[in-house]
Amino acid sequence: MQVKDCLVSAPGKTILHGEHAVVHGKVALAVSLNLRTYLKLRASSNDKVCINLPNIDTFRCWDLSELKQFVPFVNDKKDEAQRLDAELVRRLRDFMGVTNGSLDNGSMASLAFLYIYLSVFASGELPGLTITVWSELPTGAGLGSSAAYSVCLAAALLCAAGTIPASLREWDQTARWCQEDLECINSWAFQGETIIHGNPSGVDNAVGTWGGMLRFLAGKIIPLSRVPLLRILLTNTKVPRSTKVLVARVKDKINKFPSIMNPVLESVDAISYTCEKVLTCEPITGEHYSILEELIDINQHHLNVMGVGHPALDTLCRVTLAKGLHSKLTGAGGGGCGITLLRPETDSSVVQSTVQDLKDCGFDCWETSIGGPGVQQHSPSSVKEEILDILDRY
Ligand SMILES: Nc1ncnc2c1ncn2[C@@H]1O[C@H](COP(=O)(O)OP(=O)(O)O)[C@@H](O)[C@H]1O
Ligand SMILES: C[C@@](O)(CCOP(=O)(O)O)CC(=O)O
Ligand SMILES: [Mg+2]
Repeated sequence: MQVKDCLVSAPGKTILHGEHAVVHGKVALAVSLNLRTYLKLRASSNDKVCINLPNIDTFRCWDLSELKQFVPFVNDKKDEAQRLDAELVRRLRDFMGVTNGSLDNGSMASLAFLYIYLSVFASGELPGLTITVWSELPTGAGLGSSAAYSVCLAAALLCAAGTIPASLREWDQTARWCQEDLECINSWAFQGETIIHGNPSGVDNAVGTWGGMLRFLAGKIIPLSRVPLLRILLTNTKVPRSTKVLVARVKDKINKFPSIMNPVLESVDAISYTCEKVLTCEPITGEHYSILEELIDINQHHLNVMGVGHPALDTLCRVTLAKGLHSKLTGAGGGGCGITLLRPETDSSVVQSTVQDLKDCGFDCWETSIGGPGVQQHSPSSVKEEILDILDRY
């Protein structure tokens, strides 16, 4: 079986409020970034399945003959992935020699790939193919790189399997899928996230799929279109961390101290609702910005209470507060990235000197633009040359 080549991309995200609480059924507000993950899928005629993941220094190849052993264990092809097939995951782990608690980047990414590949192709013939992924997002830093990766895998493999049509027509530069196809992509991306994270809420893959700003509550996705374009400074403390470990840590804490931790989650929920209410006011005044800043400070304290802070994130908050700016961690915390809210009138000299102070701490820091489109299919000419070069290198 020969598949069609395709090129797709999906955005990273930042969570304004509700990280961790969202895993426990509370609201999160999240928005896509202009930083994207790109994936190129090519047919190969040598009966091999290969993945090239240069961001995480992972390059793996399997013979089709060894992958065929899994076909009898894959459930009937489903258009919508509902629940992770734990038995298939266990067999794949054994095959790859990966232990259950493994945090190895390459193993998790390979496992997510093999699971989706086998699941979408098992009802027909397994095709030889090569997938190369390159991301503008830092990996494991709270900006949803795992979800952008999973969304790209799902879109490209579903497209190659013919489960969803190619969205790109001959004359298009970029194209998106219809709502039903996006739901299909999102459900398979959630499976990828489950393999990488253990217990994801689904907010990250939803933003990677639909883009824009959204409210996420227990799997329900509400796009928020009437919100202002926020100015946000992103800071990567470069302290490595794993979402899987942090999500498990918060769960342990809730189990250990339910009567203490549940009110914290309730409070984060109320913060997200209040933030959404303020963001949908027209016009947004300086007083509204003061509320948004206070909500950021309160939530950052809550996240520290949940045990997902880090001294580097404390430094970020202190350095920005010295300039009158308010910050919180974003994503799973424990290091990684934080966001700082800028007001529309914040002077560029203040931004520049804050960026410099944060760089002097050893952090990466940049003003970002938010609200990028969700998953897309591209013609090669619509992708920056330096990204195409990387994708074509392998
Ligand atoms: N560009 C990429 N290429 C391959 N795998 C990736 C890429 N980006 C993320 N991943 C996968 O996602 C994992 C990081 O996910 P996670 O800990 O959730 O951090 P993040 O906050 O970036 O989502 C990596 O270990 C890897 O398995
Ligand atoms: C902590 C959490 O709320 C967000 C994790 O985001 P990231 O993987 O750190 O980008 C987990 C989740 O919602 O699945
Ligand atoms: Mg992640």
